[in-house]
Amino acid sequence: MTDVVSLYVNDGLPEEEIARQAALYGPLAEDIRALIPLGISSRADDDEIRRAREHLAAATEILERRRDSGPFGTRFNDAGHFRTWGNAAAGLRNAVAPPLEVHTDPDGRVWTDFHLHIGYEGPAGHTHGGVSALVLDQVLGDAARVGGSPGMTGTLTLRYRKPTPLGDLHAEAKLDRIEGRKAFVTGHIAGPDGICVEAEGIFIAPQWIADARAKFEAQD
Ligand SMILES: CCCCCCCCCCCCCC(=O)SCCNC(=O)CCNC(=O)[C@H](O)C(C)(C)COP(=O)(O)OP(=O)(O)OC[C@H]1O[C@@H](n2cnc3c(N)ncnc32)[C@H](O)[C@@H]1OP(=O)(O)O
Repeated sequence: MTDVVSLYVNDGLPEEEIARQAALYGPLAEDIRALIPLGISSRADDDEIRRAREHLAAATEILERRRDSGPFGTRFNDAGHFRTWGNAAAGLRNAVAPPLEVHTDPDGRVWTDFHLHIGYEGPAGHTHGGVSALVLDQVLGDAARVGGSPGMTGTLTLRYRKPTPLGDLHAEAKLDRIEGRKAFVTGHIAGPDGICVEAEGIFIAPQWIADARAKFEAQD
């Protein structure tokens, strides 16, 4: 089993280096992301496809020369700048991620306006229900974190009220209450015609996080 705690790493990177890496790897993820809808929609002919694949193979050969061996995990520095660049919903280096850029209002509401390309299709012309769950898991989880109770998803309950279109969408969430290690959060995804998916989530701080927090607060 993966040792989760070992994937939380203080790598001590200075802010300038983080900015340099973000400016380098973010656009790479964008380039890879842009290929996904093209893989579905391109009408290039046989020779063109073969040629495109040769270029992709050349890029792959360069990128795999030096690489990390496992998942990105959560990296941070002494300034408390956290990076979850491999995250499937929001990771800066993850081409699978839409990606979500999640904002926080002063009242604790978190929200994101995001775009789902045709690679997220489930029912014809609409968003895959599992992708909606991915988005809501992230946004509700962020609301729990922003509300002071970061945790793993214990239960995520979704009500698909109407088909979610592809394209430009909005999601938001708000912490309802905290009970011990559990944070209760609600949220939704909306399209141009209103709310498509409603969600309720219970996010549970693992015991090791609760212990670390208690230790930190005792030092204060
Ligand atoms: C790690 C920190 C992450 C930080 C993320 C930053 C945000 C980023 C956003 C990312 C977002 C994406 C996030 C992701 O994708 S997280 C990935 C998806 N989630 C998981 O893989 C979670 C897997 N499960 C577990 O790890 C454990 O079962 C957890 C940690 C959930 C609880 O195991 P633990 O051993 O600690 O629990 P306990 O037995 O001592 O019980 C404690 C209390 O909880 C109650 N209970 C237990 N299970 C459930 C349940 N399933 N629903 C509702 N309630 C439950 C239980 O009755 C008790 O209540 P009470 O008796 O006290 O009243």
